Amino acid sequence: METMAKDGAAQEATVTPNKDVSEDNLKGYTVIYVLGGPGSGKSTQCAKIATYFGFCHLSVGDLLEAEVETRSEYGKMIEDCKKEGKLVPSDLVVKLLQQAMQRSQNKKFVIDGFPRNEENRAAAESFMKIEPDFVLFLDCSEEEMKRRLLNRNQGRVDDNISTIQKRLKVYFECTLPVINYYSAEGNVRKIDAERSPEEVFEAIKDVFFELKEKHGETRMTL
Ligand SMILES: Nc1ncnc2c1ncn2[C@@H]1O[C@H](COP(=O)(O)OP(=O)(O)O)[C@@H](O)[C@H]1O
Ligand SMILES: O=c1ccn([C@@H]2O[C@H](COP(=O)(O)OP(=O)(O)O)[C@@H](O)[C@H]2O)c(=O)[nH]1
Ligand SMILES: [Mg+2]
Repeated sequence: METMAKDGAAQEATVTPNKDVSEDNLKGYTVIYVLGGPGSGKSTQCAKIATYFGFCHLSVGDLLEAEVETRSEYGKMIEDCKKEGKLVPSDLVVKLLQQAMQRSQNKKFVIDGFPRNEENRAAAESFMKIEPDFVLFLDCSEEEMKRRLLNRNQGRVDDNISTIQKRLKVYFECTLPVINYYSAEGNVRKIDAERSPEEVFEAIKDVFFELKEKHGETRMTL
């Protein structure tokens, strides 16, 4: 059986991004990372943030899915990672994210489900030169996350109990340390995500308005 690297990434894959992506840094952009376990409601809330505050919503899971659909050379590796609940190597993920940001007309991004491990975080900082304005952490119990995923009914290959267990393991072992890293920097806004989608979004709005007041229009153009 294939082993999982400590950081949750598939060990056998070493992908070099094409060099056609400009390495211009993305400073000057507003970037908010939305993190939480699988099923905590990241995509649901990011869609609301995009609509309400005019952000561009970038889901790394969706970017990977789109890459599979283009029948690129990475398709099989991405699908295998997804089925096994493993993380796709950072260089590919960062390349897809960077392309999507550069193609967008928007300069305000809400990034859904990234960075998922320390390697992702370091790659985003060193390669894209982005650091988040803040990190929204959707805090939800394991029991509730499992319940939501098993009822998601979107035909996803990873919403079965065996893959869910693996994704939760990756979340606790690899993503929580990233949240703790940003937390130690005082950059995490923790939201009780156990409540209804509407209640969760009300709490998120409060965070945005509070930060807008604090930083003014220069950092948070809402
Ligand atoms: N606050 C909530 N309460 C109950 N169900 C929710 C809530 N937020 C999202 N859901 C549902 O739970 C499932 C997982 O939500 P999703 O936003 O896809 O989570 P994530 O992107 O974190 O995996 C979806 O079916 C969604 O409709
Ligand atoms: O930065 C990322 C984000 C996602 N994924 C892969 O894409 C899958 C689905 O991610 P998504 O964010 O769609 O899942 P969610 O947490 O929303 O259920 C993950 O399990 C990983 O295999 C990844 O490798 N790196
Ligand atoms: Mg999602």
